[in-house]
Amino acid sequence: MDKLVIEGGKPLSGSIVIQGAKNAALPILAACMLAEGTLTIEHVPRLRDIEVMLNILRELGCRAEHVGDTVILNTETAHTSHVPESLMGQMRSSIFLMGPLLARFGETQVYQPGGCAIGERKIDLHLEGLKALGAEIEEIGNRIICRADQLQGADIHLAFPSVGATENIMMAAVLAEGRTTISNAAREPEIQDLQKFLNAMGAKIMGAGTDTITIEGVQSLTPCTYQVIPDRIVAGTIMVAAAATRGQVTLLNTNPAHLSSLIHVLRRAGVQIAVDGDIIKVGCPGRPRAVERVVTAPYPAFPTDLQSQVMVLLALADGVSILKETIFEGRLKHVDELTRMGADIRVDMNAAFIRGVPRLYGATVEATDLRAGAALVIAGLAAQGKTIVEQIHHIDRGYDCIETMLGRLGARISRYSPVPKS
Ligand SMILES: CC(=O)N[C@H]1[C@@H](OP(=O)(O)OP(=O)(O)OC[C@H]2O[C@@H](n3ccc(=O)[nH]c3=O)[C@H](O)[C@@H]2O)O[C@H](CO)[C@@H](O)[C@@H]1O
Ligand SMILES: C=C(OP(=O)(O)O)C(=O)O
Repeated sequence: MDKLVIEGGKPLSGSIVIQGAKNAALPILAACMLAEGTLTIEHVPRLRDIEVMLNILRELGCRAEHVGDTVILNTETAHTSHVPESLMGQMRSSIFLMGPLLARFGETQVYQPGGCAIGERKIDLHLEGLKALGAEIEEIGNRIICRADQLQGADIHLAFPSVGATENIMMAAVLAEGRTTISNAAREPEIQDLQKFLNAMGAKIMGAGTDTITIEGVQSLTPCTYQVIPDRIVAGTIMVAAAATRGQVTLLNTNPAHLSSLIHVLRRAGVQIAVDGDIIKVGCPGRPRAVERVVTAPYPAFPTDLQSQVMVLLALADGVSILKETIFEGRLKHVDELTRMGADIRVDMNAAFIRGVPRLYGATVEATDLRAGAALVIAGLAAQGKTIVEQIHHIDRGYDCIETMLGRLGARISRYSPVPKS
Protein backbone atom coordinates (compact mmCIF):
# COMPACT_ATOMS: atom_id res chain seq x y z
CA MET A 1 0.00 0.00 0.00
CA ASP A 2 1.33 3.48 -0.92
CA LYS A 3 1.99 6.03 1.83
CA LEU A 4 2.61 9.76 1.89
CA VAL A 5 5.50 11.05 3.95
CA ILE A 6 5.33 14.72 4.89
CA GLU A 7 7.90 16.92 6.62
CA GLY A 8 5.67 19.61 8.06
CA GLY A 9 6.11 23.21 9.05
CA LYS A 10 6.71 24.82 5.68
CA PRO A 11 4.20 27.48 4.49
CA LEU A 12 2.78 26.73 1.04
CA SER A 13 3.58 29.34 -1.59
CA GLY A 14 3.20 29.81 -5.33
CA SER A 15 0.42 29.25 -7.82
CA ILE A 16 -1.51 26.23 -8.99
CA VAL A 17 -4.04 25.37 -11.72
CA ILE A 18 -7.07 23.53 -10.35
CA GLN A 19 -8.08 20.21 -11.96
CA GLY A 20 -11.49 19.52 -13.48
CA ALA A 21 -14.20 18.39 -11.05
CA LYS A 22 -14.46 14.68 -10.24
CA ASN A 23 -18.06 15.06 -9.13
CA ALA A 24 -19.02 16.75 -12.41
CA ALA A 25 -16.95 14.50 -14.68
CA LEU A 26 -18.35 11.22 -13.29
CA PRO A 27 -22.07 11.84 -14.04
CA ILE A 28 -21.10 13.46 -17.37
CA LEU A 29 -19.17 10.35 -18.41
CA ALA A 30 -22.16 8.19 -17.44
CA ALA A 31 -24.48 10.53 -19.38
CA CYS A 32 -22.38 9.98 -22.52
CA MET A 33 -24.17 6.61 -22.77
CA LEU A 34 -27.32 8.52 -23.75
CA ALA A 35 -25.84 9.42 -27.16
CA GLU A 36 -24.41 7.14 -29.84
CA GLY A 37 -21.13 8.27 -31.39
CA THR A 38 -17.87 9.90 -30.35
CA LEU A 39 -17.80 12.39 -27.48
CA THR A 40 -14.84 14.47 -26.31
CA ILE A 41 -14.84 15.48 -22.66
CA GLU A 42 -12.14 17.93 -21.61
CA HIS A 43 -10.70 18.73 -18.16
CA VAL A 44 -11.31 15.22 -16.87
CA PRO A 45 -8.94 14.68 -13.94
CA ARG A 46 -6.75 11.58 -13.83
CA LEU A 47 -8.19 9.85 -10.78
CA ARG A 48 -8.94 6.34 -9.60
CA ASP A 49 -12.74 6.91 -9.79
CA ILE A 50 -12.48 8.17 -13.36
CA GLU A 51 -10.43 5.09 -14.28
CA VAL A 52 -13.15 2.87 -12.79
CA MET A 53 -15.87 4.73 -14.74
CA LEU A 54 -13.89 4.33 -17.99
CA ASN A 55 -13.36 0.63 -17.24
CA ILE A 56 -17.11 0.20 -16.75
CA LEU A 57 -17.81 1.99 -20.05
CA ARG A 58 -15.26 -0.29 -21.80
CA GLU A 59 -16.92 -3.33 -20.23
CA LEU A 60 -20.23 -2.14 -21.73
CA GLY A 61 -18.52 -2.17 -25.15
CA CYS A 62 -17.47 1.51 -25.51
CA ARG A 63 -14.03 2.56 -26.70
CA ALA A 64 -12.49 5.00 -24.22
CA GLU A 65 -9.15 6.80 -24.17
CA HIS A 66 -7.91 9.26 -21.53
CA VAL A 67 -5.16 11.38 -23.09
CA GLY A 68 -3.82 14.14 -20.83
CA ASP A 69 -7.02 15.46 -19.31
CA THR A 70 -9.23 14.72 -22.32
CA VAL A 71 -11.46 11.67 -22.60
CA ILE A 72 -12.45 10.48 -26.06
CA LEU A 73 -15.31 8.06 -25.85
CA ASN A 74 -17.10 6.11 -28.56
CA THR A 75 -20.42 4.83 -27.26
CA GLU A 76 -21.68 3.43 -30.58
CA THR A 77 -20.18 0.00 -29.96
CA ALA A 78 -21.85 -0.44 -26.53
CA HIS A 79 -23.60 -3.82 -26.56
CA THR A 80 -24.74 -4.47 -22.99
CA SER A 81 -26.46 -2.61 -20.19
CA HIS A 82 -25.29 -5.00 -17.47
CA VAL A 83 -22.59 -3.60 -15.18
CA PRO A 84 -20.43 -6.27 -13.49
CA GLU A 85 -20.72 -6.44 -9.71
CA SER A 86 -16.95 -6.21 -9.20
CA LEU A 87 -16.84 -2.81 -10.97
CA MET A 88 -20.05 -1.49 -9.37
CA GLY A 89 -18.51 -2.17 -5.96
CA GLN A 90 -15.42 -0.05 -6.62
CA MET A 91 -17.11 3.33 -6.20
CA ARG A 92 -20.36 5.09 -5.35
CA SER A 93 -20.57 6.85 -8.72
CA SER A 94 -21.15 3.58 -10.61
CA ILE A 95 -24.82 4.14 -9.72
CA PHE A 96 -24.91 7.08 -12.19
CA LEU A 97 -25.07 4.52 -15.00
CA MET A 98 -28.49 3.24 -13.94
CA GLY A 99 -30.50 6.16 -15.38
CA PRO A 100 -28.66 6.51 -18.72
CA LEU A 101 -28.52 2.73 -19.40
CA LEU A 102 -32.20 2.32 -18.63
CA ALA A 103 -33.07 5.24 -20.92
CA ARG A 104 -30.91 3.98 -23.81
CA PHE A 105 -31.44 0.19 -23.64
CA GLY A 106 -34.88 -0.08 -21.98
CA GLU A 107 -33.33 -2.25 -19.28
CA THR A 108 -30.25 -2.42 -17.06
CA GLN A 109 -28.77 -4.65 -14.43
CA VAL A 110 -26.59 -3.01 -11.80
CA TYR A 111 -25.59 -3.76 -8.20
CA GLN A 112 -25.47 -1.77 -4.97
CA PRO A 113 -22.58 0.68 -5.44
CA GLY A 114 -19.42 0.74 -3.33
CA GLY A 115 -17.52 3.82 -2.13
CA CYS A 116 -16.00 5.34 1.01
CA ALA A 117 -17.45 4.27 4.39
CA ILE A 118 -18.90 7.63 5.42
CA GLY A 119 -22.48 6.53 6.10
CA GLU A 120 -25.22 4.19 4.99
CA ARG A 121 -25.65 5.94 1.61
CA LYS A 122 -28.95 4.40 0.53
CA ILE A 123 -30.15 4.64 -3.10
CA ASP A 124 -33.89 4.60 -2.35
CA LEU A 125 -34.42 8.09 -3.82
CA HIS A 126 -32.74 7.05 -7.10
CA LEU A 127 -34.98 3.97 -7.32
CA GLU A 128 -38.19 5.84 -6.38
CA GLY A 129 -37.41 8.46 -9.03
CA LEU A 130 -36.92 5.88 -11.76
CA LYS A 131 -40.10 4.06 -10.66
CA ALA A 132 -42.02 7.34 -10.98
CA LEU A 133 -40.76 7.52 -14.59
CA GLY A 134 -42.35 4.11 -15.20
CA ALA A 135 -39.45 1.73 -14.54
CA GLU A 136 -40.12 -1.70 -13.06
CA ILE A 137 -37.45 -2.43 -10.52
CA GLU A 138 -36.60 -5.80 -9.04
CA GLU A 139 -34.03 -6.14 -6.26
CA ILE A 140 -32.53 -9.59 -5.74
CA GLY A 141 -29.96 -9.38 -2.98
CA ASN A 142 -27.38 -6.88 -4.19
CA ARG A 143 -28.62 -7.06 -7.79
CA ILE A 144 -30.96 -4.40 -9.20
CA ILE A 145 -32.81 -5.05 -12.44
CA CYS A 146 -34.63 -2.10 -14.05
CA ARG A 147 -36.91 -2.31 -17.07
CA ALA A 148 -39.02 0.21 -19.02
CA ASP A 149 -39.87 0.00 -22.71
CA GLN A 150 -40.53 3.75 -22.75
CA LEU A 151 -39.96 6.01 -19.78
CA GLN A 152 -42.74 8.56 -19.16
CA GLY A 153 -42.29 12.06 -17.76
CA ALA A 154 -43.51 12.56 -14.18
CA ASP A 155 -43.58 15.03 -11.29
CA ILE A 156 -41.04 13.84 -8.75
CA HIS A 157 -40.57 15.35 -5.31
CA LEU A 158 -37.36 14.33 -3.56
CA ALA A 159 -37.70 13.81 0.20
CA PHE A 160 -34.08 15.08 0.45
CA PRO A 161 -32.15 17.07 -2.18
CA SER A 162 -29.84 14.16 -3.04
CA VAL A 163 -27.16 15.09 -5.57
CA GLY A 164 -26.93 11.60 -7.07
CA ALA A 165 -30.70 11.00 -7.21
CA THR A 166 -31.26 14.40 -8.89
CA GLU A 167 -28.61 13.52 -11.51
CA ASN A 168 -29.83 9.97 -12.13
CA ILE A 169 -33.42 11.14 -12.60
CA MET A 170 -32.31 13.98 -14.92
CA MET A 171 -30.35 11.54 -17.09
CA ALA A 172 -33.22 9.05 -17.32
CA ALA A 173 -35.86 11.72 -17.95
CA VAL A 174 -34.00 13.22 -20.90
CA LEU A 175 -35.22 10.44 -23.21
CA ALA A 176 -38.63 10.00 -21.50
CA GLU A 177 -41.89 10.85 -23.24
CA GLY A 178 -43.21 14.22 -22.02
CA ARG A 179 -42.22 16.54 -19.21
CA THR A 180 -40.56 15.66 -15.91
CA THR A 181 -40.22 18.02 -12.97
CA ILE A 182 -37.96 17.35 -10.02
CA SER A 183 -38.85 19.40 -6.97
CA ASN A 184 -36.63 19.75 -3.89
CA ALA A 185 -33.80 19.00 -6.35
CA ALA A 186 -30.19 19.35 -5.27
CA ARG A 187 -28.66 22.68 -6.39
CA GLU A 188 -24.95 21.81 -6.52
CA PRO A 189 -22.81 23.34 -9.32
CA GLU A 190 -22.15 19.82 -10.64
CA ILE A 191 -25.89 19.53 -11.39
CA GLN A 192 -25.75 22.76 -13.37
CA ASP A 193 -22.77 21.33 -15.27
CA LEU A 194 -24.69 18.14 -16.06
CA GLN A 195 -27.64 20.20 -17.35
CA LYS A 196 -25.26 22.22 -19.55
CA PHE A 197 -23.68 19.05 -20.93
CA LEU A 198 -27.01 17.33 -21.62
CA ASN A 199 -28.36 20.48 -23.28
CA ALA A 200 -25.20 20.64 -25.43
CA MET A 201 -26.25 17.17 -26.71
CA GLY A 202 -29.77 18.42 -27.51
CA ALA A 203 -31.63 17.84 -24.24
CA LYS A 204 -34.20 20.38 -23.03
CA ILE A 205 -33.54 20.94 -19.34
CA MET A 206 -34.13 24.08 -17.28
CA GLY A 207 -33.76 25.02 -13.67
CA ALA A 208 -30.54 23.30 -12.52
CA GLY A 209 -29.12 25.42 -9.71
CA THR A 210 -32.63 26.03 -8.34
CA ASP A 211 -34.74 23.53 -6.41
CA THR A 212 -37.01 22.78 -9.39
CA ILE A 213 -35.67 21.19 -12.55
CA THR A 214 -37.83 20.72 -15.65
CA ILE A 215 -36.92 18.23 -18.36
CA GLU A 216 -38.80 18.07 -21.66
CA GLY A 217 -38.12 14.61 -23.08
CA VAL A 218 -36.47 14.40 -26.52
CA GLN A 219 -36.15 11.44 -28.89
CA SER A 220 -32.38 11.31 -29.15
CA LEU A 221 -29.18 13.13 -28.23
CA THR A 222 -26.20 14.03 -30.39
CA PRO A 223 -22.57 13.55 -29.26
CA CYS A 224 -20.64 16.73 -28.46
CA THR A 225 -17.40 18.16 -27.09
CA TYR A 226 -17.62 19.50 -23.55
CA GLN A 227 -15.36 21.00 -20.85
CA VAL A 228 -15.90 20.06 -17.20
CA ILE A 229 -16.02 22.80 -14.48
CA PRO A 230 -13.12 23.30 -12.03
CA ASP A 231 -13.12 21.13 -8.91
CA ARG A 232 -14.41 23.30 -6.05
CA ILE A 233 -13.43 20.71 -3.43
CA VAL A 234 -9.83 20.44 -4.65
CA ALA A 235 -9.66 24.25 -4.78
CA GLY A 236 -11.10 24.41 -1.25
CA THR A 237 -8.59 21.83 -0.02
CA ILE A 238 -5.68 23.92 -1.33
CA MET A 239 -7.15 27.11 0.15
CA VAL A 240 -7.37 25.49 3.58
CA ALA A 241 -3.86 24.02 3.22
CA ALA A 242 -2.51 27.48 2.36
CA ALA A 243 -4.21 28.96 5.43
CA ALA A 244 -3.24 26.12 7.82
CA THR A 245 0.45 26.40 6.84
CA ARG A 246 0.22 30.22 7.03
CA GLY A 247 1.25 30.41 3.40
CA GLN A 248 0.39 32.49 0.37
CA VAL A 249 -1.12 30.67 -2.62
CA THR A 250 -2.73 31.74 -5.89
CA LEU A 251 -5.30 29.36 -7.39
CA LEU A 252 -5.97 29.54 -11.14
CA ASN A 253 -8.98 28.00 -12.97
CA THR A 254 -11.49 28.31 -10.14
CA ASN A 255 -15.11 29.38 -9.94
CA PRO A 256 -15.16 31.57 -6.80
CA ALA A 257 -18.98 31.63 -6.77
CA HIS A 258 -18.93 27.86 -6.14
CA LEU A 259 -16.73 28.46 -3.09
CA SER A 260 -18.63 31.28 -1.41
CA SER A 261 -19.56 29.34 1.76
CA LEU A 262 -15.92 28.32 2.28
CA ILE A 263 -14.66 31.84 1.56
CA HIS A 264 -17.10 33.15 4.17
CA VAL A 265 -15.87 30.68 6.82
CA LEU A 266 -12.19 31.32 6.02
CA ARG A 267 -12.68 35.09 6.24
CA ARG A 268 -14.35 34.66 9.62
CA ALA A 269 -11.23 32.73 10.66
CA GLY A 270 -9.11 35.72 9.66
CA VAL A 271 -7.77 34.25 6.43
CA GLN A 272 -7.12 36.86 3.72
CA ILE A 273 -8.81 36.07 0.42
CA ALA A 274 -8.78 38.11 -2.79
CA VAL A 275 -10.90 37.15 -5.79
CA ASP A 276 -10.26 38.32 -9.34
CA GLY A 277 -12.22 36.57 -12.10
CA ASP A 278 -11.29 32.89 -11.92
CA ILE A 279 -8.29 33.56 -9.67
CA ILE A 280 -8.33 33.24 -5.88
CA LYS A 281 -5.44 34.44 -3.69
CA VAL A 282 -5.22 33.06 -0.17
CA GLY A 283 -2.89 34.28 2.57
CA CYS A 284 -2.73 33.71 6.31
CA PRO A 285 0.18 35.47 7.98
CA GLY A 286 -0.91 34.81 11.61
CA ARG A 287 -2.77 32.26 13.72
CA PRO A 288 -6.36 31.71 12.48
CA ARG A 289 -9.30 32.60 14.76
CA ALA A 290 -11.90 30.07 15.93
CA VAL A 291 -15.24 30.09 14.09
CA GLU A 292 -18.14 29.70 16.46
CA ARG A 293 -20.23 27.37 14.32
CA VAL A 294 -19.90 25.73 10.91
CA VAL A 295 -22.67 23.38 9.75
CA THR A 296 -22.55 21.23 6.63
CA ALA A 297 -25.72 21.19 4.50
CA PRO A 298 -26.74 20.92 0.84
CA TYR A 299 -25.41 23.62 -1.55
CA PRO A 300 -25.21 26.59 -1.31
CA ALA A 301 -24.46 25.92 2.39
CA PHE A 302 -21.10 24.67 3.64
CA PRO A 303 -20.14 21.40 1.84
CA THR A 304 -19.61 18.14 3.70
CA ASP A 305 -16.72 17.43 1.31
CA LEU A 306 -14.73 20.28 2.95
CA GLN A 307 -15.69 19.57 6.56
CA SER A 308 -12.63 17.48 7.48
CA GLN A 309 -10.18 19.89 5.84
CA VAL A 310 -11.64 22.93 7.64
CA MET A 311 -11.50 20.98 10.91
CA VAL A 312 -7.69 21.01 10.64
CA LEU A 313 -7.64 24.81 10.35
CA LEU A 314 -9.99 25.16 13.33
CA ALA A 315 -7.85 22.67 15.29
CA LEU A 316 -5.02 25.21 14.96
CA ALA A 317 -7.16 28.30 15.58
CA ASP A 318 -7.23 30.53 18.61
CA GLY A 319 -10.39 29.63 20.58
CA VAL A 320 -13.20 27.07 20.47
CA SER A 321 -15.10 26.18 17.28
CA ILE A 322 -18.05 23.88 16.66
CA LEU A 323 -18.30 21.94 13.40
CA LYS A 324 -21.50 20.03 12.73
CA GLU A 325 -21.88 17.32 10.05
CA THR A 326 -25.47 16.91 8.87
CA ILE A 327 -25.09 15.02 5.57
CA PHE A 328 -23.25 11.77 6.36
CA GLU A 329 -23.53 10.00 9.72
CA GLY A 330 -20.04 8.49 9.56
CA ARG A 331 -17.91 11.41 8.50
CA LEU A 332 -16.03 12.33 11.65
CA LYS A 333 -13.57 9.42 11.69
CA HIS A 334 -10.60 11.73 11.07
CA VAL A 335 -11.08 13.18 14.58
CA ASP A 336 -9.27 10.21 16.18
CA GLU A 337 -6.36 10.60 13.76
CA LEU A 338 -6.14 14.38 14.32
CA THR A 339 -6.20 13.77 18.06
CA ARG A 340 -3.14 11.53 17.63
CA MET A 341 -1.43 14.57 16.09
CA GLY A 342 -2.18 16.68 19.16
CA ALA A 343 -5.58 18.19 18.25
CA ASP A 344 -8.07 18.77 21.07
CA ILE A 345 -11.44 17.70 19.63
CA ARG A 346 -14.44 16.14 21.34
CA VAL A 347 -17.28 14.58 19.37
CA ASP A 348 -20.85 14.56 20.62
CA MET A 349 -23.33 12.96 18.19
CA ASN A 350 -22.68 14.71 14.86
CA ALA A 351 -20.87 17.75 16.28
CA ALA A 352 -17.14 18.26 16.83
CA PHE A 353 -16.12 20.66 19.60
CA ILE A 354 -12.68 21.91 18.66
CA ARG A 355 -10.39 23.68 21.12
CA GLY A 356 -7.61 25.13 19.00
CA VAL A 357 -4.00 24.23 19.88
CA PRO A 358 -0.94 26.27 18.89
CA ARG A 359 0.57 23.37 16.93
CA LEU A 360 0.05 19.81 15.73
CA TYR A 361 2.79 17.16 15.80
CA GLY A 362 3.72 14.65 13.11
CA ALA A 363 2.43 11.07 13.55
CA THR A 364 1.57 7.97 11.56
CA VAL A 365 -2.11 8.25 10.65
CA GLU A 366 -4.61 6.50 8.42
CA ALA A 367 -6.87 8.01 5.76
CA THR A 368 -10.31 6.59 6.56
CA ASP A 369 -11.96 8.13 3.48
CA LEU A 370 -11.15 10.52 0.63
CA ARG A 371 -11.62 13.90 2.33
CA ALA A 372 -10.46 12.63 5.74
CA GLY A 373 -7.24 11.68 3.92
CA ALA A 374 -6.95 15.18 2.44
CA ALA A 375 -7.42 16.63 5.93
CA LEU A 376 -4.60 14.48 7.34
CA VAL A 377 -2.32 15.67 4.54
CA ILE A 378 -3.11 19.29 5.48
CA ALA A 379 -2.48 18.46 9.14
CA GLY A 380 0.85 16.90 8.18
CA LEU A 381 1.86 19.98 6.17
CA ALA A 382 1.09 22.25 9.14
CA ALA A 383 2.51 19.98 11.83
CA GLN A 384 5.91 20.01 13.45
CA GLY A 385 7.92 16.94 12.39
CA LYS A 386 7.21 13.99 10.14
CA THR A 387 3.74 12.64 9.29
CA ILE A 388 3.06 9.37 7.49
CA VAL A 389 -0.39 9.06 5.93
CA GLU A 390 -1.42 5.47 5.19
CA GLN A 391 -4.33 4.05 3.13
CA ILE A 392 -3.89 6.80 0.56
CA HIS A 393 -5.81 4.91 -2.14
CA HIS A 394 -8.77 6.86 -0.72
CA ILE A 395 -7.01 10.17 -1.53
CA ASP A 396 -6.20 8.98 -5.07
CA ARG A 397 -9.96 8.73 -5.72
CA GLY A 398 -10.24 12.51 -5.75
CA TYR A 399 -6.86 14.25 -6.11
CA ASP A 400 -4.70 13.99 -9.21
CA CYS A 401 -1.26 13.21 -7.65
CA ILE A 402 -1.73 15.22 -4.47
CA GLU A 403 2.00 15.02 -3.71
CA THR A 404 2.94 16.58 -7.07
CA MET A 405 0.34 19.31 -6.69
CA LEU A 406 1.50 20.24 -3.18
CA GLY A 407 5.17 19.75 -4.08
CA ARG A 408 4.77 22.53 -6.66
CA LEU A 409 3.70 24.79 -3.80
CA GLY A 410 6.89 23.97 -1.88
CA ALA A 411 5.51 21.23 0.36
CA ARG A 412 7.97 18.55 1.47
CA ILE A 413 5.84 15.55 0.60
CA SER A 414 6.62 12.27 -1.17
CA ARG A 415 4.92 9.02 -1.98
CA TYR A 416 6.37 5.67 -0.99
CA SER A 417 5.24 2.62 -2.92
CA PRO A 418 6.22 -0.82 -1.70
CA VAL A 419 8.79 -2.40 -4.03
CA PRO A 420 7.09 -5.31 -5.81
CA LYS A 421 8.61 -8.69 -4.89
CA SER A 422 10.31 -10.35 -7.91
C1 LIG B 1 -19.95 11.80 -7.01
C2 LIG B 1 -20.59 12.83 -6.19
O1 LIG B 1 -21.14 13.79 -6.72
N1 LIG B 1 -20.51 12.71 -4.86
C3 LIG B 1 -21.03 13.75 -4.00
C4 LIG B 1 -22.53 13.52 -3.84
O2 LIG B 1 -22.71 12.21 -3.30
P1 LIG B 1 -24.17 11.56 -3.30
O3 LIG B 1 -24.83 11.87 -4.58
O4 LIG B 1 -24.00 10.15 -2.92
O5 LIG B 1 -24.83 12.36 -2.12
P2 LIG B 1 -26.36 12.56 -1.82
O6 LIG B 1 -26.68 14.00 -1.91
O7 LIG B 1 -27.17 11.61 -2.64
O8 LIG B 1 -26.45 12.07 -0.31
C5 LIG B 1 -26.72 12.93 0.77
C6 LIG B 1 -27.47 12.18 1.85
O9 LIG B 1 -28.67 11.63 1.34
C7 LIG B 1 -28.78 10.26 1.64
N2 LIG B 1 -29.45 9.57 0.52
C8 LIG B 1 -29.03 9.76 -0.75
C9 LIG B 1 -29.63 9.11 -1.80
C10 LIG B 1 -30.69 8.23 -1.54
O10 LIG B 1 -31.28 7.61 -2.44
N3 LIG B 1 -31.10 8.07 -0.25
C11 LIG B 1 -30.51 8.71 0.80
O11 LIG B 1 -30.90 8.52 1.95
C12 LIG B 1 -27.32 9.81 1.80
O12 LIG B 1 -27.20 8.64 2.56
C13 LIG B 1 -26.68 11.01 2.45
O13 LIG B 1 -26.88 10.96 3.83
O14 LIG B 1 -23.05 14.51 -2.96
C14 LIG B 1 -22.50 14.46 -1.62
C15 LIG B 1 -23.22 15.50 -0.79
O15 LIG B 1 -22.93 16.75 -1.22
C16 LIG B 1 -21.00 14.67 -1.68
O16 LIG B 1 -20.45 14.46 -0.41
C17 LIG B 1 -20.34 13.69 -2.66
O17 LIG B 1 -18.99 14.06 -2.86
C1 LIG C 1 -17.84 11.50 -0.89
C2 LIG C 1 -17.23 11.81 -2.03
O1 LIG C 1 -17.36 11.18 -3.20
P1 LIG C 1 -18.26 9.92 -3.60
O2 LIG C 1 -19.66 10.37 -3.61
O3 LIG C 1 -17.76 9.58 -4.96
O4 LIG C 1 -17.98 8.85 -2.59
C3 LIG C 1 -16.33 13.00 -2.13
O5 LIG C 1 -16.00 13.38 -3.27
O6 LIG C 1 -15.93 13.54 -1.09
